[in-house]
Amino acid sequence: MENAKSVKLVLEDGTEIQGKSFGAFTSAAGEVVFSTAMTGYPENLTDPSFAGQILVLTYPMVGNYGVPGEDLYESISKIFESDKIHIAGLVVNYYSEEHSHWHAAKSLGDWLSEYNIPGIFDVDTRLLTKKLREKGAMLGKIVAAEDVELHDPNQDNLVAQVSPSEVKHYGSGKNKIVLVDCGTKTNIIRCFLERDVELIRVPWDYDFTQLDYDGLFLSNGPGDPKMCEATIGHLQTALQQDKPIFGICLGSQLMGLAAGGDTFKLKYGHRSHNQPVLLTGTKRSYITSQNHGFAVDTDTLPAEWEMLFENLNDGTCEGIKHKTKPFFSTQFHPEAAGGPQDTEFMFDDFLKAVEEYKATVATN
Ligand SMILES: NC(=O)CC[C@H](N)C(=O)O
Repeated sequence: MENAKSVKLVLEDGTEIQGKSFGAFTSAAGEVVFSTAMTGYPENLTDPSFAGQILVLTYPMVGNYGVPGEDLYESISKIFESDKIHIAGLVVNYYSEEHSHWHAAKSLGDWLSEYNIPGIFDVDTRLLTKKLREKGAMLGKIVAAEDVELHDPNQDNLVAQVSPSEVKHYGSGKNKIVLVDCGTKTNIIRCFLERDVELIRVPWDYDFTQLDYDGLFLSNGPGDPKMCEATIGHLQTALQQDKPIFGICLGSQLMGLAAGGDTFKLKYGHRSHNQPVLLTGTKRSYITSQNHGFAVDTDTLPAEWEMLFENLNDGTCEGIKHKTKPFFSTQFHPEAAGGPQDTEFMFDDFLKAVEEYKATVATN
């Protein structure tokens, strides 16, 4: 990358950082957030929850294992977390165009170019991260030839942009699960299909309360959860019933809002593969994969709800549960991709609740 063109990263507080271009030579604005994950850029960049965000990776060398080739199973990617790159831009320290991995099909720069996404390298990402930790996540832009306006993606309904427009069916298992797709990661679909499930994947604003199903699942997704009024409305109807409900990340926030609680924006969010969480009422903790900028305000939850997991770094809510009904959620990602898979049992717990619910209905 010796002949890389100059580009700059500009933050809303006036900071300007000179760097070099890789990927598309174009300008882009977004919310600048950082992740301390050491691997997993193919998964991160295709996670729809990153829509509208310029992602800073603190790991010092990025790109050296390239980008894998696509491999589909029942029209779902086995490799990526969706069918395109969702970040607005990428900021790294050392970019390695040279790459080596048995599954690599292209360089990270070529992959970004395919989707017209700019990357900037030669940036002191650790210094930048310290600034973001002190001041909080900021708006910013990568500026190539033409300048662009700063833009706050949290003012947009990003979920409507990434959610599918049609209902899709997968698998033929014994438990019928509705997956409300607010920008789901494909590994959530894979985790269900590995567990004898028939999956009905519906758009974020679809009235799923009309469907015949055994359990309801709410996916992750980008932006401010309060933008998803339609989903929250349908969820409120589902909360009147007794069918099991499980939510991940944005899905957890939507459950909190539908239950009558509130959400708030974290100073700089949790984006990494080593976030410790404590299971309430125990001394058991798990190391989890996370990517979120908002959280449920536990103090606002109604009396019949409680915190299920707590973040051991900052004490914020990492999941909620209903005290008597089979409704629960995680703010972290039990499906991982990337990161530790230690909490994948949450899918088993949900399907166990579904089986129990079905057994109760059968005997009544
Ligand atoms: N991964 C997610 O679902 C993120 C949820 C929400 N957009 C947040 O940033 O908190």
